[in-house]
Amino acid sequence: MRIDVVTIFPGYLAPLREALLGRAIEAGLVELGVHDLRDWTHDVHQAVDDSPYGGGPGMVMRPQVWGEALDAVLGDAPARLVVPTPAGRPFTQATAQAWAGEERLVFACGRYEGIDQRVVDAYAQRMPVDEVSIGDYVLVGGEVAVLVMVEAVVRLLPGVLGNPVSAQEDSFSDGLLEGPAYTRPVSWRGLDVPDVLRSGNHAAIARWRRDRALERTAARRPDLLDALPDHALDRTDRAF
Ligand SMILES: Nc1ccccc1-c1cnco1
Repeated sequence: MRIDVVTIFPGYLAPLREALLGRAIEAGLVELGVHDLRDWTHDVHQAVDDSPYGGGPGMVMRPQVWGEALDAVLGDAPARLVVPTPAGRPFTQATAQAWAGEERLVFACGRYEGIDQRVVDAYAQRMPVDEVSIGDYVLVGGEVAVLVMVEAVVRLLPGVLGNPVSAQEDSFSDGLLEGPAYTRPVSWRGLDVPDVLRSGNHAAIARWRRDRALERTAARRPDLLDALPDHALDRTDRAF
């Protein structure tokens, strides 16, 4: 997979070259390009934004600059264009799974009050464009959202995770939150590991873990429980 990111703060994307993602890049599983939007400005101030038509607070990022940058970065290769925005559709694990199958992702990081809408409209005429939000809070720019989404996607690529099974078994893969996890020592500050986890009874352990996941999901994310298809819950599950 090739990933390109266009931003006015290239340094913000440096963490993508660390740790797991850095190793995936070194292993050739992912190619990463980070591009400074200002490279496509032509004025002495390198202006990337302007006042909004219709008035209102803040500034809007200029379509001409974005058009030149995206044309240059995209070239002729097909790609999915992703624009992080608080007004976007929710980015979920399902989104990450879908994007993990893409040959190429190009992320356009907007700041200020966003990017002139015509940029999305123009590129949507020739490629898939997703305007996505990583959550209902206000960030200053899309860069942090790109860090989140790139990590969620790249960890799903074959060969990236040491233990590929975990990508299938991680949180949300069965629609529930992960339950509590424990490791040594068996007792710590007067708190003990639940006996069942040390019992060696794998059926009882699986039941206990499912019960804790259901309990936690019901308490913290009842919306996830409501969204589960009927066949996903067995009779024992329905106690939650
Ligand atoms: N708040 C923002 C400002 C600029 C670009 C993206 C966002 C965003 C993305 N997901 C939530 O917020």
